[in-house]
This record gives sequence, structure tokens and C-alpha cells, in this order.
Amino acid sequence: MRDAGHRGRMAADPKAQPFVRAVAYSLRGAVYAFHTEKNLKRDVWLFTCLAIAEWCLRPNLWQAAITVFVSMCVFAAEMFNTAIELAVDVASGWTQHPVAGMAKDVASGAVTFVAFGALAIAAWLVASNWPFHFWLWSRHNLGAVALVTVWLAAVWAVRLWPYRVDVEIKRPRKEGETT
Ligand SMILES: Nc1ncnc2c1ncn2[C@@H]1O[C@H](COP(=O)(O)OP(=O)(O)OP(=O)(O)O)[C@@H](O)[C@H]1O
Repeated sequence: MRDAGHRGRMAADPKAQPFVRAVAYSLRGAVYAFHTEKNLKRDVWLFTCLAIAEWCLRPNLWQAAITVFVSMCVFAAEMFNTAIELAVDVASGWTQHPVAGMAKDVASGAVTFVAFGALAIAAWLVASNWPFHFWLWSRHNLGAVALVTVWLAAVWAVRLWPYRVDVEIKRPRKEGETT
């Protein structure tokens, strides 16, 4: 994780309603993470593959809801991990410290646990829909398709939302460092 310094521009209108401001700030954080974290970018594509699989295999609404919830947990875990990395980098002043390293490793371990849980859910989904039927062009379980499609659109909206760099995040250069 790289980072430092900021140019001090607010993302949300300070005069806006507190709820609107809170939503704007959380969107700003999510957009930042989805534009800068390679793991989140990869997870967006994995979620897209999951949606395509669900369009074809048509799990029922409950199964679709559970897979969407678990996928959002994976995204959330990655964002917590990013937040912890940023906080650790600021707190340690981008210097090496065993506690800083351990904090990052614990956060990364948490993401791994959630990811393995998601794999277990994926295995359950495959097992409970076996043998597979190809339902892509049918009206079978349309509610599940609608649910997954709405969430896919929401995830891609965050991923493609224009990212305004109002907080410049990069490790400060050390003396004598050229790149
Ligand atoms: N300040 C630090 N002091 C000691 N060890 C650190 C420090 N920063 C990172 N590390 C070690 O290096 C590893 C990688 O840290 P880094 O900040 O590069 O994460 P990253 O590879 O960018 O993670 P991600 O790919 O999730 O963004 C950490 O898991 C930790 O073990």
C-alpha cells in the first residue's frame, strides 16, 4: 500500500443533510477503493462471472440472495483491509515496524477467511443445482435474475464512477530516491 498527503478538498457539500453527506463520503471511499485496489478490481470480474453463471443456471431467489450477500461481504472485507492498510501506513509514517506488518497481515488473513467462506457457499450452490440445466433464455426464477442483475449494475456503477483524485495517496519520497 502506498500513500500520503492530501489537497484538502471535501467530497460532499458541507451544507448538505448529514445523511446525504454520510452517503457521499462512503461512496467516495468505495470509489477510491474500487479504482485503486487490484483485488477489488479482480473481485468485480469474479462477481460478473458469478452473475453470468446465475443467469444460466437460475438458482432460486434464496440462493441468489445468499450469493449476493456473501459477495458483498467479500467486497466489504477487501475495503476494510484497504482502510486498515491506509491507517497503518499513516500511523507508521511509511516506516517498517513489526506491529505495522502484523496489523496488515491480520487484516489480510481476515479477507482470506471471508474468501474461503465464499468458496464454501459457491460449492453449496453448485451441489444444490446439480445436474445443471441451461435456463438462459427461459423465464425460470426470474426474480433471482433480477436481484443479481441489480447488484451487478450497482457494483459496476461504483467501479466505473468517475474517480476524482481529491486525496493524493502516495508514499512520500525518501531523500535520494529517484522514482
Ligand atoms: N510498515 C510496515 N512494516 C512492516 N511490514 C510491513 C509494513 N507494511 C507492509 N508490511 C508487510 O508487507 C506486506 C505487504 O504490504 P503492502 O502494504 O505492500 O500490502 P499490499 O501488498 O499492497 O497489499 P494489497 O495487495 O492488499 O494492497 C504486509 O502484509 C506486511 O507483512
